[in-house]
Amino acid sequence: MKYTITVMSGKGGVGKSTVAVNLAVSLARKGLKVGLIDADINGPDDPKLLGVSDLKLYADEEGIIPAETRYGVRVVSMGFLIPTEDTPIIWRGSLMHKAIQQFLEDVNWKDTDVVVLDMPPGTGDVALSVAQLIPESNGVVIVVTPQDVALLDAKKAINFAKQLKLPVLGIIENMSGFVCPHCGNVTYIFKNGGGEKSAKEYNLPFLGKIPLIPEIAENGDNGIPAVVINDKIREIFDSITDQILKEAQIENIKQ
Ligand SMILES: Nc1ncnc2c1ncn2[C@@H]1O[C@H](COP(=O)(O)OP(=O)(O)OP(=O)(O)O)[C@@H](O)[C@H]1O
Repeated sequence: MKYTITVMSGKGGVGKSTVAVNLAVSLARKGLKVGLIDADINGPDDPKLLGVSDLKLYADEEGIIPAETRYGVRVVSMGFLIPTEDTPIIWRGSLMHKAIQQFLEDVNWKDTDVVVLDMPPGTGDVALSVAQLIPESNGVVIVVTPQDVALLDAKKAINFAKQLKLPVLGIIENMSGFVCPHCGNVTYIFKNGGGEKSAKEYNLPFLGKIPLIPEIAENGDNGIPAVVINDKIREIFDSITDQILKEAQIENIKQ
C-alpha cells in the first residue's frame, strides 16, 4: 500500500466506522484505488455498512484477497471470518495483534493507492498494535462528537497519536447538530463547536462538521454509504476528503 489514513476516536459510538466508510468511498469516487481495513476486531461493522456482510475472504498465492464492494472500495474485516454476525470475538490482545498484522501484511494491497484504517475505539491494546504496525502512515484523522466527555476522550486520542509519532491530519466533528426536516431549524443535541475548539486548542486543522441526520443511520443499516445517495453528505465528505488529501500531501497520488 502507498498511503494509510487512520480513523480514530477517543471513545466508542461517535461514528468512526461511518466516517471511515464514507471517507473510503469518497476517495474512490475521486478515482483512487482504495482499501479499507476494519481494525475494530471486536465490533467489525464495516462489511454491514458497505452491504457485503455475506461475503467471505479468500486467498491465493499472492495473499488474502480483500472483498470487493460495489462502491470501489476493497475491504478486509473480522466480520468476514466469523461464522455468524452475532458471534463474539473472545480473544486476548496478542491474537488481535496477529489479526491486524495479517490485515496489514498478508493481504494483497498491491495496486492500492490509499488504505483507510478504521481503528477500534479508544487508545487501548489493539489501537496500540495498529499504530505500531502501520508501515508508513500518512496520518490520523480524529472523529469527535461535540459534548465535553467525548472531547475529553478525543484529546487522549490526539495525545496517543502524538506520542506514537503519527501525524494528526485533523479533527472531524460528527453528530454536529440535528437539522429538522420540517422547519430546517438546527438543534445542537450534543452542544456546538467543540470539535473546532479542540482543533484550535491543539493547533490542528478542523476538517469539517457532519450533522446528525437520520438517513446516515438508516443508509448505514441498509449497507449504503450516505455519500452515495445523499447530496448534502456527499458535498461535506468531498470537502473533508480534499482537505485530508491536502494535509497528507497526497493530492497528486495518481501521477
Ligand atoms: N452523523 C450521523 N447521523 C446519524 N447517525 C449517525 C451519524 N454518524 C453515525 N451515526 C450512526 O451512529 C451509530 C454509531 O456509528 P458508528 O458505528 O459509525 O460509530 P463507531 O464510533 O464506529 O462505533 P464503535 O465504537 O462501536 O466502533 C450507527 O448506527 C451510525 O449509523
